[in-house]
Amino acid sequence: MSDELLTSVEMGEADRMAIASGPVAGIGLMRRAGEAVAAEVFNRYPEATHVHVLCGPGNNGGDGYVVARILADSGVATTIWASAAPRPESDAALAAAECPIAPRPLSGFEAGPGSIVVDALYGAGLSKPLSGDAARAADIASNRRLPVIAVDLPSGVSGDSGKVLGIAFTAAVTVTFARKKPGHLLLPGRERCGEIVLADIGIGDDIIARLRSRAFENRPARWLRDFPIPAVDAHKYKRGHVGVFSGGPSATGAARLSALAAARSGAGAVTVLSPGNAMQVNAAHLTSIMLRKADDLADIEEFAGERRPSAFVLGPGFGVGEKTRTFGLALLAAGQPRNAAAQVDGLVFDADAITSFREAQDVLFEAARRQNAPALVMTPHEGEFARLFPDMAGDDASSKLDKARAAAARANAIIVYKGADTVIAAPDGRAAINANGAAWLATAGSGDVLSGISAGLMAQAMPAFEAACAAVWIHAEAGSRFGPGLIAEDLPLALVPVLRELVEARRKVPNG
Ligand SMILES: NC(=O)C1=CN([C@@H]2O[C@H](COP(=O)(O)OP(=O)(O)OC[C@H]3O[C@@H](n4cnc5c(N)ncnc54)[C@H](OP(=O)(O)O)[C@@H]3O)[C@@H](O)[C@H]2O)[C@@H](O)CC1
Ligand SMILES: Nc1ncnc2c1ncn2[C@@H]1O[C@H](COP(=O)(O)OP(=O)(O)O)[C@@H](O)[C@H]1O
Ligand SMILES: [K+]
Repeated sequence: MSDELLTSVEMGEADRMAIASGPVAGIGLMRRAGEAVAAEVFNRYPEATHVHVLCGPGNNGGDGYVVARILADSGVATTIWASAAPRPESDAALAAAECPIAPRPLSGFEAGPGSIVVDALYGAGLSKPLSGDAARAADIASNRRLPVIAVDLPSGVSGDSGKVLGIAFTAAVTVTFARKKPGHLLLPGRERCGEIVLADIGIGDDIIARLRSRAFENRPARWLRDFPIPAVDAHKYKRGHVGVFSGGPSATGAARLSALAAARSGAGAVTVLSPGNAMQVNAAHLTSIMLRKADDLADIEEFAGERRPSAFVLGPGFGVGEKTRTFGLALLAAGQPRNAAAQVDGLVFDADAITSFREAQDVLFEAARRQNAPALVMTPHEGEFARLFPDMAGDDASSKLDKARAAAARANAIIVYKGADTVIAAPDGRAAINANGAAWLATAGSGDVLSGISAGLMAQAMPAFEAACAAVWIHAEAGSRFGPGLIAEDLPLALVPVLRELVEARRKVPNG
């Protein structure tokens, strides 16, 4: 698999291991990196009148000297603008020595129409905000709308966090090496990268495996093996039963959206658990989804005892307060002795179920930590995340990936930290960044659908982290394929073609 995401430290380690274990020296890796970038320049900009290669003092700049040499050897008009000379005896100094073009100082950078820019100023080693000549160069490239090909990362973007340090280049294409970095997928970095090309520079999969990276891009290959397909002898309850709690008479729609999504995701049975005073309104809008009154814990226990639900969704439209906390804690106690709902596999707490614990976070986290507690998936958007983890939310030094991981560890839950760059994190440190979504998904009720998919997959015995990753990917894929005009009501049906493809792919997994 090539979906691991490497931090700058891990990438440096991979570099060292590759050099130590094989025939490729540092300069060999650098030459391959430069060749990969030059190939993109040739392929994408055959008409470019002039290529301006901006070189920094480190190895990113070293890659730039390789690119410039290859372009010049092919007769392309090429200028090198360097911010500083490479450190003597470094690989970058070797690459500069091999390059026949005399660098000009970056302070004089200018570029005419029809030219393109190769940004090889800073990559993994970015250590402070761009300033001076580098910042000016970024401004010129952006003001003149010059196409930029970034080497490894657009300078100014942190590979670890995706943050822009001060100012950054905006690339049309970013060529990175061996594996992507979190900053290629996290915002705002992702937007600055343009199209991302992953180049093989000879760092083998065995070396990447030794790094034991626990972060990856959320793609089906990671969880397809666990994706549920009904057995030949399935009956509806074998396919999992999901209970979705509804809010009061004027807040029932969210639960129905969630319930429909759970059903579409393959749960064999779905029941909306409704307050007595909202039974009429729910009944008027439900057909295949079942309906049952659930005003208090006794109702829930009776339902659980009789119908053996395997997953629940609590939160969408449910309301914030004591009742939500009571229901949530009772569900988390489902695995405890003498509790009727002893077989629950998974819980999804979303929206009001998250907000209800803003003053009682530790009670929630402790309940989730108890032995035999059902697996808990929480799906906060940014505002909800800040209510449950206020100290983390305000920490500017850490990335969204760091925050989701720390939150998962503290809460003993899978955290789906939603947004355009949703991060899914598990208490054991595994984390995935999702990148197949689109802004069409930013529509009311979209999150309720996501909760339903997550519960639907967990009810079919998909492990919680994999279920959450799959739900996020499927939801994003359905929404981005649907495109303009999407409203949350469209999403359950829009899941179908995506699910069909996954089932087909799952059937092809060897020994799956
Ligand atoms: N690892 C691999 O497998 C391979 C890596 N390769 C390539 O190496 C790149 C990483 O190289 P790298 O470690 O030398 O760091 P790089 O990004 O060149 O910058 C370091 C220098 O810049 C300086 N500096 C930083 N920010 C600054 C700022 N804002 N303003 C001013 N100065 C700033 C910093 O200064 P300092 O922090 O020391 O003050 C230091 O001098 C990687 O992105 C890839 O392209 C490939 O060759 C293939 C194999
Ligand atoms: N710009 C975006 N690009 C991709 N996905 C997005 C974007 N904005 C929102 N989403 C996704 O849409 C969903 C919105 O959920 P949420 O904020 O809970 O909305 P609601 O409460 O209205 O259902 C989340 O899954 C989120 O990741
Ligand atoms: K760069």
